[in-house]
Amino acid sequence: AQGARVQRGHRNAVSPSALLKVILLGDGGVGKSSLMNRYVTNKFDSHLFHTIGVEFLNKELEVDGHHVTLQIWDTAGQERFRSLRTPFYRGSDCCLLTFSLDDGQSFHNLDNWKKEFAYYADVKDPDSFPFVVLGNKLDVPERQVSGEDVRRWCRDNGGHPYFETSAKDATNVASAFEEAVRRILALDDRADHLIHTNTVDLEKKTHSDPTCC
Ligand SMILES: Nc1nc2c(ncn2[C@@H]2O[C@H](COP(=O)(O)OP(=O)(O)OP(=O)(O)O)[C@@H](O)[C@H]2O)c(=O)[nH]1
Repeated sequence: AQGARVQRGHRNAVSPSALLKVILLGDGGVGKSSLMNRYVTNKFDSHLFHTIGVEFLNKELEVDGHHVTLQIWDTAGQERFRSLRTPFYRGSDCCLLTFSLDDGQSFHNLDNWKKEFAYYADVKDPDSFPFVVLGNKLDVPERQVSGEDVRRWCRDNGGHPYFETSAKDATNVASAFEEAVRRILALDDRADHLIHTNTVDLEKKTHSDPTCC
């Protein structure tokens, strides 16, 4: 565990040097550290220790012509480390809700992970926050969770994108992180549009009402 802290300035739009914070949440052992390590260092360790608290790694990438630095926060999934991980949720731009395809309980716990994130990150409307759902360990033959069930859960919870990944053989890992960036960029585009629209409305009101101060 690193316990590192990074202060981020408030960001209105994604600039060329944007630092985007994404956070991996999910039960202990589903493969959060392995996904981060596979994506950033392209390595896999079959005997990883449980994370204690939080750790993060940075990765620079380009998505649809935007250069960004992704700061990936890996958290401890075990319940006994709850108070060590929750202070780091604030300021996240995207949350990767992770479960393991060979562990049905880890899928059922996604509801709790979403609630815990929304509470500690102070997200007012969780269904419109950019979550991405990852079903990891696709390479393991003993599958307990059907893609159909996950897609239904994603639909019922705000239309989150879903990726089946394997940190072990690198399946879909890069695609999942790139989708996280796309979701953040899409949200920023909408925010820009709203700011622009509001400015036009205010000007209109001033001209159309001469008695207005
Ligand atoms: N077969 C297979 N094993 C995996 C995969 N991803 C992770 N593992 C293994 O699953 C175990 C747990 O992986 P971690 O990455 O430590 O899981 P975690 O979610 O970070 O766990 P916590 O730190 O306790 O929250 C390790 O032994 C990994 O090698 C995968 O895609 N396929």
